[in-house]
Amino acid sequence: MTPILLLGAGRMGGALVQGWREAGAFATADLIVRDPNISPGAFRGAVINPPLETLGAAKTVLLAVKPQIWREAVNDVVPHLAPDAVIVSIAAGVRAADISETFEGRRVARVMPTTAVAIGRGAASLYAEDAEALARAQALFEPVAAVSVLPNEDLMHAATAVSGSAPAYLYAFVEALEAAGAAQGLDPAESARLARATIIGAAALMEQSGEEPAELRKQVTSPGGTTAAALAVLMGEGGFGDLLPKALAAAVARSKELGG
Ligand SMILES: NC(=O)C1=CN([C@@H]2O[C@H](COP(=O)(O)OP(=O)(O)OC[C@H]3O[C@@H](n4cnc5c(N)ncnc54)[C@H](O)[C@@H]3O)[C@@H](O)[C@H]2O)C=CC1
Ligand SMILES: O=C(O)[C@@H]1CCC=N1
Repeated sequence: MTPILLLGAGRMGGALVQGWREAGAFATADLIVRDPNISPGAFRGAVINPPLETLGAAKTVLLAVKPQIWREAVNDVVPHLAPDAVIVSIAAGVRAADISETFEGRRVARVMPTTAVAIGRGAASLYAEDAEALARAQALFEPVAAVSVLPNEDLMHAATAVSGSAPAYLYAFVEALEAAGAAQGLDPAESARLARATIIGAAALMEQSGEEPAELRKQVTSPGGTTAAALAVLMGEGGFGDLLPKALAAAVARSKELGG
């Protein structure tokens, strides 16, 4: 399983390292990080940008560069990897068969995580044909995420749309809620404080109560009241029921394009 070679340590790779550290999942000394844009002082304790000739020590390789550059990013690495190294890719859209071919037939798992892995509260969708590759992906993500194993690779597009990308939908919602509160006369900082505390509390209530979102919604919505008036806009024509299918379809289409 270890050492783990991280190819790319940007927002997602960095979030994972942070989550692993906080969960005590892997010793930092077992991490080898390869990224041309990180400072030698980053990821203290990890091996940073070592000579290519030493990469054969890695048992698991986490591919965490942008889908647009993944082939160029791995070309000089592949000849130095151990033949039995397992590749775990988080690159959106990029197919396992293409990764395995570029990595000269090595076993591959795909994962679509969320940035909350940084605090041990991520979600991660996994797919692998090979049992050992799936086991490696589970070992990497179970310490920091709620893991779902997908029955076929095509579903990674949908998982990306509903999970990997979705934290950004929520943050965009909060941004819009804050701005709309300010437009109704609240001081902008107060609107932001209220909106954030409300959303965080509502999410925590959903988790702790175990209730369905529809039931929690009904608990807020008095017949003929203020919430019903707002939901008639949000859930009416052109509202969430129309918007989210379109948004997810756009994410799925882009995921397919990224896969080439
Ligand atoms: N950010 C997110 O919420 C999520 C991202 N992903 C996937 O994670 C991957 C990385 O995305 P981000 O971390 O957001 O991007 P990012 O741009 O923050 O990180 C990519 C990192 O790759 C590095 N890099 C560039 N060329 C390299 C090379 N030749 N060798 C090694 N490293 C190199 C960059 O310096 C950068 O630090 C993407 O494939 C994306 O689809 C998946 C799920 C969620
Ligand atoms: O936006 C993206 O393409 C990546 C994949 C899911 C989240 N971020």
